Amino acid sequence: MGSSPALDVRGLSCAVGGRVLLRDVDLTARSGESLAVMGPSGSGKSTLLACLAGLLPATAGTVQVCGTDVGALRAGKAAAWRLRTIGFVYQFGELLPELSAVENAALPLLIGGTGRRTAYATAERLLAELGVAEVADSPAGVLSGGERQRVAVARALSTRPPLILADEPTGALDEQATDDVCALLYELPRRYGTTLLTVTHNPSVAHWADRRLVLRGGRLSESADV
Ligand SMILES: Nc1ncnc2c1ncn2[C@@H]1O[C@H](COP(=O)(O)OP(=O)(O)OP(=O)(O)O)[C@@H](O)[C@H]1O
Repeated sequence: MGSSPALDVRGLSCAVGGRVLLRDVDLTARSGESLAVMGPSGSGKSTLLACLAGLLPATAGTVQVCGTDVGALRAGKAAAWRLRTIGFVYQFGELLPELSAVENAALPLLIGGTGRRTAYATAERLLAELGVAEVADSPAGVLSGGERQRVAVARALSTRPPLILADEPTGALDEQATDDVCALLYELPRRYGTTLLTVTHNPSVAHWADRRLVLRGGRLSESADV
């Protein structure tokens, strides 16, 4: 990974269903930097995240994450690369409800081939660090929204990925839980050197980020006015 930027996007365009959603997008971010992407509903923010993660192919341009050209990854290698490079946090946590919090948090490690003892010990430590040790053995389906998001952050961090992509991570939370989850998320760059890119509709969430960007009409631009 060396000194490559955590994110280096050049001339990225993407069309979905015949509609161009991203046009000539450039974006760089360094390790430990936090960015927030805002923009109208349907403007392509989630599509941008999918392109950054190599889940959706670009129609033009390149995406490099920590020096790896995402578009050049072979299908068989992409999943393993994604597992160790990118952590995802979604709006509703997207945990497996029948599994306990600690089982959810350990999943990326288990899928990646880490032994059970190490995977569970890592997951337990992360849950403790994130303030949800007491729900470690509870089924994810009974957790509160705020607890779910903390477990989701633990899961995203479990493989120690250099990049976290968070898509409306506070969209389902009240004001207090939003503040708590933001404090947690935006601490990650400082604590672990993680690069954090958050998609949000909420200006107060975007306000936590080092840089704010707006996606409109397929164009991504820096915004100083949030
Ligand atoms: N697989 C797909 N096939 C066809 N259209 C799609 C597909 N995925 C997304 N779209 C469309 O692309 C547009 C952008 O979707 P996207 O989810 O990226 O927007 P968004 O900015 O994240 O929106 P929101 O803020 O409402 O979540 C939407 O109009 C959506 O319906």
